[in-house]
Amino acid sequence: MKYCGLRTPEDAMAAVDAKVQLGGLVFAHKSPRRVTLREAHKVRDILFGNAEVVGLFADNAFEEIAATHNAVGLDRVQLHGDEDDAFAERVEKEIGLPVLRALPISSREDAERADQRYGSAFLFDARPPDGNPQKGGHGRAFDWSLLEAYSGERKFLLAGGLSTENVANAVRIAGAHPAFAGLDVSSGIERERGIKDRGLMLGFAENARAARI
Ligand SMILES: O=C(O)c1ccccc1N[C@@H]1O[C@H](COP(=O)(O)O)[C@@H](O)[C@H]1O
Repeated sequence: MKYCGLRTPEDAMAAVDAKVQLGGLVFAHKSPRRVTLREAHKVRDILFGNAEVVGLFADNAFEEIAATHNAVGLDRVQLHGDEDDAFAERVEKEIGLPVLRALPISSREDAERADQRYGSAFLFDARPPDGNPQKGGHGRAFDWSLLEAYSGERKFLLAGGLSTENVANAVRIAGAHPAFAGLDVSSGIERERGIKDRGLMLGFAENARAARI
């Protein structure tokens, strides 16, 4: 399970208490959840030894990703923009971190074609609203039955619009897929946009585990 958009030490502590395996730091430019390097360090120090640190980037320059890794010490890079396969491969080969490739899913074709894309694992998310420059984190879900059209062996996380209310159903549907590796949530564990809520963070994990993730 991945909790994304952690911005404060309190967020990080709640993520550790919720026993998530991955904590996300947002470095995408057009995001209310974007952290400074100083904030990222504080979150990283609390996650260290408890959860892996995922740096989320969306169409950031290669040099910025490399510099952020040098400064913070990431475990994985999530590419959530319109990066092409060559860019994703360059991140893995030259920076040396596994790439979690975020792909928007709104049709069977999207799910069928996913396996052609470069990445060590995928993160399947809803398509952002038309014309919105922010590539994710909108709290929008997609039709999870489309996952059935993904026939690849590389693992995927399910993201987009997950919440304490729908997480059990998400686990029931996505969990039936052999490549399902877990959930990724941001908006659904916030009391307002960009502000995490400890109660929701603990409740989401509890509901997900009750549904056997
Ligand atoms: O969270 C953001 O601000 C963000 C910005 C740019 C790209 C992706 C972003 N978030 C990711 O979007 C999905 C779905 O989030 P939500 O649960 O629907 O809010 C998730 O992978 C976030 O990490």
